[in-house]
Amino acid sequence: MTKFRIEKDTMGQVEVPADKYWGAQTERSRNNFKIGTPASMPLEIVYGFAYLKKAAAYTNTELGVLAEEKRDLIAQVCDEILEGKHDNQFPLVIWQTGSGTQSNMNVNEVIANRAHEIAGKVIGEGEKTIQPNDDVNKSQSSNDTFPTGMHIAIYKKIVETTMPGIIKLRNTLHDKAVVFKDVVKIGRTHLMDATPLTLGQEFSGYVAQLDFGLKALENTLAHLSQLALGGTAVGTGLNTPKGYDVLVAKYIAEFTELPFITAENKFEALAAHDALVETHGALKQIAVSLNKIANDIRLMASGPRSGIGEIIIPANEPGSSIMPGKVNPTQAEAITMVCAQVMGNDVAVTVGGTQGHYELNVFKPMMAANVLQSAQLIGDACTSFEENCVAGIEPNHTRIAELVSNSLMLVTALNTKIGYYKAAEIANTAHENGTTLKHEAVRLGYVTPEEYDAWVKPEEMTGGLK
Ligand SMILES: O=C(O)C[C@H](O)C(=O)O
Repeated sequence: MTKFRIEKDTMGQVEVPADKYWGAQTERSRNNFKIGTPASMPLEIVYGFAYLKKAAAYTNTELGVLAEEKRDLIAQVCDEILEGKHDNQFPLVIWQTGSGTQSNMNVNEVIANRAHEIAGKVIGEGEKTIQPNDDVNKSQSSNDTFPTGMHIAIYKKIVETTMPGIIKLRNTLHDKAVVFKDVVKIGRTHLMDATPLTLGQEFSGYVAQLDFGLKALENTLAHLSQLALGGTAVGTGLNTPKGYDVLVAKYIAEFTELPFITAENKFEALAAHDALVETHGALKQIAVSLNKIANDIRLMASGPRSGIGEIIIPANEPGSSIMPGKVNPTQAEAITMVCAQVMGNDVAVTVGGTQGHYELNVFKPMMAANVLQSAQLIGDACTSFEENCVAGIEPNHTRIAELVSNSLMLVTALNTKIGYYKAAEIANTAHENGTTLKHEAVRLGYVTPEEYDAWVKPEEMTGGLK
């Protein structure tokens, strides 16, 4: 039998499970928003709150509006939250108020009750040692804390998970581009045979795509580093002591060891979440790149007998429950599914970004959760794709050579010697007769065998860019 205690808020009394630190407002949210339960508010956002609540307590004390003992209690609980000791105290869902007020109050209530316990008191008995609204939420509103928490969470996720994953994949693709620099293969445009290039050149294109993507993502960090805290309810900073916004951002930067600063314009920071739209735009760009790269790789690896088969990818697991010996490009399938999810999330983030009415954007939890999901998925998928697929890619030299020598588009090398029309006639005739280019070129009397061998050299058709 669950035991309950009574918690109060401005609307009255609420029964709360006795073994939980949360209070009346969290419990009301639990009861009023049974949407996609269990808890879906990302813990990263809760941790972002823990950093900012600790920073707010330090700033409030330094500016003379919070007693030192209260600061120390608040900071101690924030540290415990950051150590993961209270992960089960945050039961709320994304699908709640669009300001995230109930998650802000969830953090305030947990900090207050746990602080009461640390102070040697019994939760639910006597006056609270720390008040959730007056002490933990001092100089704050949900309207500036939630955007601050989400910026901290997303910034950390991008630098700790997303970028390292992309860089790891980028570096391995680069290593492969170097190793494959002399492997001449047939190019394809419109999915049809084209002139040759090297496998290294092809892979260097993938590297460049990811370099541009990384640059785009890095460029979004400046906007993400700007924090709304200090704006309070509508951006004016009502109920904050002078200098609070700059100092609280300084403390957040110190505690997170990341370059956070106070937002230049708090009205923008509360009412618009263009920073998230911008960041997700870069994540979408990377998803588009990854989708192209993974598709190329799985098509090049198709076969083994009836496909293109130009590269061999690691056989990590049996691919089929019914077809013995079948191996599938599962890593490419996983990463392209991630790309689809990220592209879908981009629509949600874009719609969310439009929902700023006057002084407040009210799609905060949904936007934050989607950006966090995309950032996590891209980082993890890049790491998985690198370790389980790209690192093990080997060229199938025999098949590559066979496809190059069979290609009719080698005839392009003759354009400058005999003209486009005669070259086209050679290609068309070879195709119709099922013969080789050389055979038809000589038979039609346009070149001698020696000229053909001297002029049609696939390795000299790759443009010298290695
Ligand atoms: O929760 C708050 O601090 C403010 C709330 O989001 C509101 O603007 O109504």
